[in-house]
Amino acid sequence: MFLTEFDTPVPPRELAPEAAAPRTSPGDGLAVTLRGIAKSFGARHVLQGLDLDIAPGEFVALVGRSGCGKSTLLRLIAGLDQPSAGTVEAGQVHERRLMFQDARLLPWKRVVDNVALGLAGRDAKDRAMEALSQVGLAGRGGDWPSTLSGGQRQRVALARALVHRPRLLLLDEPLGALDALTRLEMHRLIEQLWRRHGFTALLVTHDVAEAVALADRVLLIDRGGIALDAAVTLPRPRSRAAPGFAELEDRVLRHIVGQP
Ligand SMILES: Nc1ncnc2c1ncn2[C@@H]1O[C@H](COP(=O)(O)OP(=O)(O)OP(=O)(O)O)[C@@H](O)[C@H]1O
Repeated sequence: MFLTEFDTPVPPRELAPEAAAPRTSPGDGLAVTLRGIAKSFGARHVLQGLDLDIAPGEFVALVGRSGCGKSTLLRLIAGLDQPSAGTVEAGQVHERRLMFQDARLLPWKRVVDNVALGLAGRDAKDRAMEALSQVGLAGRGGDWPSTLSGGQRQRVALARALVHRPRLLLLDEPLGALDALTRLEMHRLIEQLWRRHGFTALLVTHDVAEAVALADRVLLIDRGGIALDAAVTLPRPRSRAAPGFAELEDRVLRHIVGQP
């Protein structure tokens, strides 16, 4: 039933060998440096004195209670908002791309034209088609967004980001509305694309298992700062059944509920 969502399924057995292979190049990721970040909305102090270094090509996940400031931090790094105090270094606007829970496709444009949006040059459509094939949607470029499933829309959103060859990909709960199996498929796809392209990735998620599955580091935001910075060294691609996975997930969850 779930597989009918994909015209061109990307089964784990196809993705696994590539995902498991070491990176062939260091990629082109962007370093992110935050110093003394504070962000207030009126009297509400959401972030206070937050420092963070992300290395080029690193995959970092942000977790924490609802309202702790994850999306606020992502927006500051994206340049969509300015901090009340402190400095953000995260490259140039054109080097960053954002992906949200809602794919935000333009319904009056065909899939390929959504992906090619903002691209210049005669090869724009070819590049968009290539990006679509990288997300397992070769052959769907001529379709209307309304004919796609939720998972397929997020694949298009991923292609739309990738086509600009970002050095920093900012993911704000991009899989939050998807069913469990589609989420797992998307984990494999995001990991595969991250390995292939080498961009730096910052993922906001409510799902600690998702954070442990994908990230090199899981950061817990609490009381305005980083309350936990947990390195994830489990081999990729990661299975939830792998030794150490459940322990790390449990450790992060215990910190979230304040019982480390
Ligand atoms: N533009 C804004 N104006 C006023 N308050 C805001 C604004 N944006 C965020 N906030 C407040 O800042 C706090 C942090 O919001 P943020 O969206 O960053 O949290 P979050 O950790 O991403 O939450 P969730 O997990 O529920 O998405 C919340 O209390 C929110 O109400």
